[in-house]
Amino acid sequence: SHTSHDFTNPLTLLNASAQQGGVESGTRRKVKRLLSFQRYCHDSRLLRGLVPCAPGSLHFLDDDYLGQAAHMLSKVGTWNFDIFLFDRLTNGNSLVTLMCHLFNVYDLVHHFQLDMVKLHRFLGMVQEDYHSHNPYHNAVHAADVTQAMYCYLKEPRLAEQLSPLDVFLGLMAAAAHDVDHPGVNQPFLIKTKHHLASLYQNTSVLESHHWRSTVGMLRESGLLSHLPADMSQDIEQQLGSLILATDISRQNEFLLTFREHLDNQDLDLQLASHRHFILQIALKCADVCNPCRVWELSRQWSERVCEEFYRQGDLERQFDLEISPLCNQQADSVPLCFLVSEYLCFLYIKTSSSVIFSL
Ligand SMILES: Nc1ncnc2c1ncn2[C@@H]1O[C@@H]2COP(=O)(O)O[C@H]2[C@H]1O
Ligand SMILES: [Zn+2]
Repeated sequence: SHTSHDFTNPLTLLNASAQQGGVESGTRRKVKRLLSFQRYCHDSRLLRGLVPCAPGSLHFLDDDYLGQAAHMLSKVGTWNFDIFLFDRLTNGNSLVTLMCHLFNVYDLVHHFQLDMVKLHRFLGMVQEDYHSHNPYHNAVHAADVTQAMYCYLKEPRLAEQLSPLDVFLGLMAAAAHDVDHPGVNQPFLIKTKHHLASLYQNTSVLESHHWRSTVGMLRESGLLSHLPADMSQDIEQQLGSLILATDISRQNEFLLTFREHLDNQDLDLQLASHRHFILQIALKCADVCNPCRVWELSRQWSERVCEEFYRQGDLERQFDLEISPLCNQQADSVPLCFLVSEYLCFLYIKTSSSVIFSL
């Protein structure tokens, strides 16, 4: 019943970009538009590999890969979805491709009257702003969290109460929740007197930066510029509240509130504020759910997170700083973070996500 847009097809995009001009006509404008679209194709990581970069060059990605990626999307709501394979099949565009697909599934483009070119521009910016050199906090992690979020959103008891705005916020927050992550944690930024630490007064430093960067990209892309000002402001605020909830140091605060709601049995998903709280919990679960994936996937995430911790430890050693817990590769006979955190994450997700599902 949903409108089907083939977001991965440059021709569809070309049509979309051609349709949106409207007011001005004539050959000059058409040529201008075409040129700007070509510049967009050239710059966009989304389309890299889908359009030839130089005359006579071959497509980097053949139809077979895209066909396999499309086939994978038919199982995007399953827990053993292999995001690493999906990322390879989409030529490093897993986040953009996944988000476009999910927006299509929920008919969000139509519902919010989104301009597809602006949507692509925004998603492309978000994906690009993740650091591909980070072993863990990169765009594949964002795509992984978004896919997990989708699994939660489609749980029947939740799904039947969620509004299109809830779904939009849940997916957007998941996709952008770690954008521009530097690959080191907050204590590192504080002790090295990083400007972000002073900007955000040593509190939720990274999360505040992820949120403000997202708002910056939303405004730059103009994605929400057609909405009434109070609505786009509300979206920005709610995205902030969701992204800030991923600050792991606020874990107890959320778990206590959650426990209170469960004890009092007073969660009412018809209330927007309660749905927002569940979205916060869902995002937090999605953020640390990787140990609950099938072993082949969870092993890769654990290796990546250890590698990122160890790189921070190496930096701390190099600059004579105290080496943070779990970051000292030389002291670990086995990767300690691997064991400890797997256990902790597993425990956390076991309790929280099972509760979301049994609301
Ligand atoms: N598999 C894992 N093993 C160890 N730590 C993890 C794992 N997955 C996530 N984490 C930690 O959980 C944290 C969640 O918030 P961050 O993204 O800031 O950083 C993440 C990691 O520090
Ligand atoms: Zn994260």
